[in-house]
This record gives sequence, C-alpha cells and structure tokens, in this order.
Amino acid sequence: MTGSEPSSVEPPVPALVVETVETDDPGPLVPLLDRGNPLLWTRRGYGLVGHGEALRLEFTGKRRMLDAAEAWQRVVAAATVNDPLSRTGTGLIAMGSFAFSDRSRRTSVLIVPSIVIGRDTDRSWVTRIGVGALPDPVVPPMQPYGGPFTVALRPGTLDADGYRAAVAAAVDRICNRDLSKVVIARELVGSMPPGADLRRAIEALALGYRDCWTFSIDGFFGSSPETLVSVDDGSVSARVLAGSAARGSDERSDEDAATALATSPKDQDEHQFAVQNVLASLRSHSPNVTASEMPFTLKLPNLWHLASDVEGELTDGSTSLDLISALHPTAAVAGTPTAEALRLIEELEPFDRGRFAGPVGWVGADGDGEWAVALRSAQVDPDGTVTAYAGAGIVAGSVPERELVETRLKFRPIVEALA
Ligand SMILES: C=C(O[C@@H]1C=C(C(=O)O)C=C[C@H]1O)C(=O)O
Repeated sequence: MTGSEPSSVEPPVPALVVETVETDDPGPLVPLLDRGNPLLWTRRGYGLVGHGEALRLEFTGKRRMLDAAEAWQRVVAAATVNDPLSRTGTGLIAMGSFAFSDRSRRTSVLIVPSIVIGRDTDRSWVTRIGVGALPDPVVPPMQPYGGPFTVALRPGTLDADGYRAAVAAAVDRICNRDLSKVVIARELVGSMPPGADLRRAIEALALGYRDCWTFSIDGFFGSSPETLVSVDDGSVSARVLAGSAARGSDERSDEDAATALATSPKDQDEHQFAVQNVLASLRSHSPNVTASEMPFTLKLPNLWHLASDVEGELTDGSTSLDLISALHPTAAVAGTPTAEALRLIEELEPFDRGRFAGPVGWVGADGDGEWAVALRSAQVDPDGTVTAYAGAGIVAGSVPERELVETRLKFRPIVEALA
C-alpha cells in the first residue's frame, strides 16, 4: 500500500512505534497472563503472551480475512519498528481470531498488544508497542491465581437426540449425492462464576495438551491440534486432521484403535477430502506443495487422529493472512464440496459457530505467522456465558451414535479444563 493513495473507504491507521529487547527466560508463560484479558498463543511451553491493546481491528462478513490482510499491510507500512532480534514472533505482531461463517454475528479481531512477552527454544524477548510513542518499559507484575472454580456444561441448541438426528439427515443428503462430506457440530453452554480466573482453565489446557496450540484471545480459548497454516521465511506448512478414534483403555486396545483408524476406508476417505482440499487451496501460492503419501496417526490425550503434514515453498509472497483467507473453511471443518457443505451446516446447526473452527493465531510485520483451526475451544462472553463447541466429519458410512460419542471426546479438553 505504500506509495499509493489510500482510498476513501480505508480508515486511517495509527503510526505504531515498536521496540523488541532480549530478556532473561521468563519461565512458564501462562502465569504471566493478564487475569482480566488473557492473550496467549503457545505450544510446548513456547509462544507469545500479550498485555493491553495498542490497536484493535475488527472485521465481519465475507471479506473479513481479506480486509484484515489489507489493514495489516497498512498498519505495518505506518509502523516504526526497532527489532534487533528479528526472529519469529519478535517485532510488530498481531494476534487474531476469525469467525467461522461469513454470516456470523461474532466479530473477527486482530489485536496488537501493548506488550508482548515471547519465548522460543533459545531466546526470550519483550516487545513494547505504542501509538506514536512507546509505552513505559514495565513488564506487568504476575497476578496471583484466583481460587478454583467449576463450570457445568449442558447441551445448547442440539441435545444428544438433536445431534443424532442432524447426523442422520446429513448422511441422507450424502447418500442422495448432494455432497460427499459435511462437518456437523454442536455446542455446550454454561456460566462462569463471577470473578473466576480463566487462566486456571488455560493452564490446564496448556499443560494437558502440550503438543496442541493453546490460545486465548478476546474471551475465546482452547487447545487445537490442527495447524491451518504456518508461514516462515518463504516456506508454508499445515497439519491436516480428519478421521478420529477414541484412545484405548490399555496399551493393547490403544494400539488396536490406532490400527483400526489407519486402515478404516471411511476415515481414509474423510481424510483424503481434507488433504486434497488444502493442497488445492495452496497450489496457486505454492506450486510445489505436497502432503506425505500416507497419513499418520496422531496421539492426543483424548483421541487418535489421522494426520497429514503439508509443506511447500511460497512463490507469490503471500502473507499468512492471505493464506488463511485462501484456506478457510477447509474440508476438515466444513466438508466437500465447500459451498454445499456450508449450506447444509446452516440448515442443520441451529446456532452460530462464532469463532469455533475459524482461524486463530498471530501474524508478524513480514506476514509470517502461525494459525490453527480453532477446535477444542470455548467462548466466554462478558456476561460469563461459556459456549464450547465440537463437531465431527460426516460421510456416507457415518453412524449417528458414533459421531455423538466422537463429539463427547472432542469436548473433553474444555469440559475437564473447566471442571
Ligand atoms: C470438528 C472438529 O474436528 C475436526 C474433525 C475431525 C474428524 O471428523 O475426524 C478431526 C479433526 C478436526 O479436523 C472438532 O474438534 O470439533
């Protein structure tokens, strides 16, 4: 955008001043979170904690990700950045979360924190970001955890019968050849006790699901195993998940469960829809993009998943925001073909998915970033209402009762974190 006249519809962006300095290892990230507004992106103990909001951009509608990509370019062009470390996650960054549906009432956000505390395998840093001038160089003091609390979650608009009926209706439509796959979700709702410290639940997720992306942004939190897209210095990668099975109760049955998943034609089909969909969306940006020939079984504390890693080199300079826009919604969370699947989701799911199954992650000044598919997640509203979401991919051979059980397993991280 630099050098061109801004069009009249583009709101002006503030001139951000950004400075990163290296620091001693701050230790575990979750206790550093702001109790009132926990802003986090972490995996395996590394990642980013944000405090305050130097800038908040909100988006809605069909163009929400494209608008975000454009707005971010203008923010970057207007910023003055002093980043001697120049590593992944240093300098100017925004953390973001986008609604699943073009028609969602939930806003999508990019938040530039006033202070970012970052930690990777061998360095740690603090970035200060201000409008026109840097904020004071104070790293906020640790706030002691509030007491334990419990949130009982109950079915929302779809109870068990309602969900089984929705799955049966989806299978009918697939047998009528309207579409090949659709992901049908349901919600659980509850209330946060007044004054509850959400960091307790976030910590349970970050410790219990270390190999997942644990995130918290604008009241939306969770622990997702699925990387929508990661862009790093010209390379693009993703981890596609589709196909799930319960963990076994002992070593033998656990191994059997993984083998059954890896050899199930139904799950392999469901998985291939998802992989081909991601490859097709990335190919125009990365002609050499490939997926491993065979999916592997990914072990999570609550589930086995069929997983494929996708990798390529970018040839068109796309940013991670451009790519989330190109990829979302994938067949892993919508279905195949996309348009038919989205129509059926609107018909069969009597609720707004909000940011569930949308992109969540962060973007840097150079456009690099890491974005997950926001699964195993819940939204806490300002009035304390908690809504958790989980879905399952439905194909011709799907059995409603089994899909219901699968959603129960997918709710487990959030249910247990709030228990
Ligand atoms: C929809 C969810 O998960 C997605 C659906 C999967 C499946 O149907 O097997 C597996 C992983 C995710 O891509 C969810 O966790 O709610």
